Amino acid sequence: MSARVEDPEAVHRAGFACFVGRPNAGKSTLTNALVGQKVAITSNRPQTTRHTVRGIVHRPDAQLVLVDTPGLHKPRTLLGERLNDVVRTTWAEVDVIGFCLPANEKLGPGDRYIVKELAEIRKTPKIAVITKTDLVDSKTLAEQLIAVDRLAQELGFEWQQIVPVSAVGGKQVELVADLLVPLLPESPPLYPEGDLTDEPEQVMVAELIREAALEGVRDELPHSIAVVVEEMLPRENRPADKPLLDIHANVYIERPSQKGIIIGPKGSRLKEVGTKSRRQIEALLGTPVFLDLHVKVAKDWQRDPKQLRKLGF
Ligand SMILES: Nc1nc2c(ncn2[C@@H]2O[C@H](COP(=O)(O)OP(=O)(O)OP(=O)(O)O)[C@@H](O)[C@H]2O)c(=O)[nH]1
Repeated sequence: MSARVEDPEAVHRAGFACFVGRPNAGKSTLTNALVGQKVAITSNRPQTTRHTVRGIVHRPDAQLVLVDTPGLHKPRTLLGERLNDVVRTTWAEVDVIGFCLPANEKLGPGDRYIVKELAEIRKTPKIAVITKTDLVDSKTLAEQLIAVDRLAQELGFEWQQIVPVSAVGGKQVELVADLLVPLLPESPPLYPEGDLTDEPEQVMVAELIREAALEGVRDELPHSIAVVVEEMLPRENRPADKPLLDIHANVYIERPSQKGIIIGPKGSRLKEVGTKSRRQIEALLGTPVFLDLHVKVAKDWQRDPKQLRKLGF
């Protein structure tokens, strides 16, 4: 017989994990589901994760810090190579790597390329996460589990765990954390409780606004929007139980002709962007917000290093 008693000797674990996988594999969505709040920026378009965003899972027995890396690609340019170096450096520094493979897509050359690179990182434990299981039947899922297992065998290593999950359906999300935690080192918490991410709040706020501004106009303005939060200040002279945070942000576009697309007829679209992102910012920061948005033209900002620096790239 066994009784569950609080064990004063129980170990506490803390460390870093990162999810890797080809674009759209569901890494950001899984990070958000684990952390329980929107921290990484998701979209149905690949490569929206510009910043290394960390979400932190706090548990009584462990603290799991999730590092969201940009995707690894077959490099075609110098920038591509540099990005891949950043990814590899991150991999070598974390305590555990979760390789994400969507259940609804055949394991392809892109996955092979990534797993081959992973196989080189010998000392870091790796788990395979089959994502989006809500999109397939059990037979397809079983085949994917076998395929990912075989791939590791071919490359001369073994996954510590293989786990199917649906972040959208809320299935087995906890289990992913349960499997990652034992692979972390024994350590006291690394971050104060309540911290969800160490990404500066202003950057996250800017990303939420950028995401809302891009919605519905991605085809017209694919990469021409940057958002800079100029100021975040609590409004003065507010009653203690009714705080208000003033946020001033600029939405930068490249050409005057794009202004109309962002602003919309009589400003209707910009108003929508403001309302939508304000709600998300309020949820993120836990305080009522007054959001002041301005649209500005920064000519050819993508090509101008000085502008890029100003915009935080
Ligand atoms: N049905 C379903 N869709 C999912 C699930 N997880 C993610 N998705 C969708 O798949 C798309 C890509 O998800 P992301 O989490 O942005 O993927 P990512 O791997 O972070 O993508 P990058 O940032 O481009 O590397 C989004 O449209 C998600 O809504 C899931 O469990 N089920």
